[in-house]
Amino acid sequence: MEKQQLQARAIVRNIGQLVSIAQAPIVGASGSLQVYTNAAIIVDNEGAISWIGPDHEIDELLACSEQQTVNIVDAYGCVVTPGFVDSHTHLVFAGDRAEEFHLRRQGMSYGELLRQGRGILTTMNATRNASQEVLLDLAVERLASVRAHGTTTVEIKTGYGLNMEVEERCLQIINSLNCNPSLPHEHIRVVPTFLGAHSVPPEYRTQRAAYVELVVEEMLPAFAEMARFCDVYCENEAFSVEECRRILTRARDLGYQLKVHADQLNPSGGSRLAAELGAVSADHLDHASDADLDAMREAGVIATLLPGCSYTLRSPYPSARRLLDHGLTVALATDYNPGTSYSENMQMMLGLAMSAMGMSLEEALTATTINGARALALQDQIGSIEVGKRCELALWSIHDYHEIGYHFGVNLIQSILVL
Ligand SMILES: N=CN[C@@H](CCC(=O)O)C(=O)O
Ligand SMILES: [Zn+2]
Repeated sequence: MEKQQLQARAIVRNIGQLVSIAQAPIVGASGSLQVYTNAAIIVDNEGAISWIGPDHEIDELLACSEQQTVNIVDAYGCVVTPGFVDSHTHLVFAGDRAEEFHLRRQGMSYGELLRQGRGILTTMNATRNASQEVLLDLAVERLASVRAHGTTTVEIKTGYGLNMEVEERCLQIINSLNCNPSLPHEHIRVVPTFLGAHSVPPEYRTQRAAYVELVVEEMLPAFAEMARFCDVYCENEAFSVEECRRILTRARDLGYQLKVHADQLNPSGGSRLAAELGAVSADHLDHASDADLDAMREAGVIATLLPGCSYTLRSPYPSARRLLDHGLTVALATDYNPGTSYSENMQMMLGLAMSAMGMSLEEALTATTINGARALALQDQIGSIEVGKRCELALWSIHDYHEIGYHFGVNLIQSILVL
């Protein structure tokens, strides 16, 4: 680099192993990850990565630089990866569902709880009854933990308001969390998703068509500037393919990008609908058929797996290997919610995918970073450590990345670094 070219906001030095994910394959079998040892990263004044190279070149660069002061961050020889991208959460809610967790341990199924008007509607009641301040405080506290576990970008869905007033309140909260320097978790990137079609609220139980009408005609137009994505829960206990098609088609016309909770409890047609409508991702996929997966691949839909649900519901883990062998791009996310996956820990999801879903470490790291970014259509900005991308890093308190997924049940993240 020539003398006048060093325009650095910061330099991250002394990186023991830098796992860039830059050459990670989009689909298919594990490729080798690009790993630099004893590396450094230069970040330009706009916060973009401008140089990646051997640490020993930095002294020379600084010596001949005209820039007077540079912020130097010492990584103390640890492992550095991209920050996790958690592309599926329901993080804004009040209350808990510990009672239902224990009922399920005694044999009651999640589907049965939904049919009884519990499950999602239990959390809807608690969320409707909470003030904006309480909901915001809970979300801020949760985001601090999300960050402490290595996540730098998190998608958050509504879906526990299920009326105009509370869905809007939740969207306001979600938007206020995004890169807000006045909050303790500052610099976490938050992507808002509208999930009005999560469950039919009790006041519409006998007139579900009227609730779909409310979502299509009032909520979607009102929230178009507040949410990037529109999601639906396409399931026997939630919304039919026809209802979801109507909602998503209108959402697409209004400029939303699309997501689908698909084929979680039954083969309910959600992943095929995601392919038909060009959704960015279809999530869950426990009961997706081979033909469904083929349709998703042809349409370029990202397959998002949520191992925390199988763990919590004690249901069989869907095989990531099968999806990869179908040529799909697979992302992993937490599905952080109080009912089916009460965890914000992407390291846990990565480990479960390796131990129970057939993923290699390389595939699981890819699925939790760049493929999470693909599931949010943000792959040009985040998800890997490459020149031109945002500098959003996870610093691990380990010296070899092969410990990831192997040393389990503890938090291996030292800190996140967003410059
Ligand atoms: N299944 C639908 N939605 C969530 C669960 C939400 C809840 O049970 O509160 C999910 O992705 O698993
Ligand atoms: Zn979900």
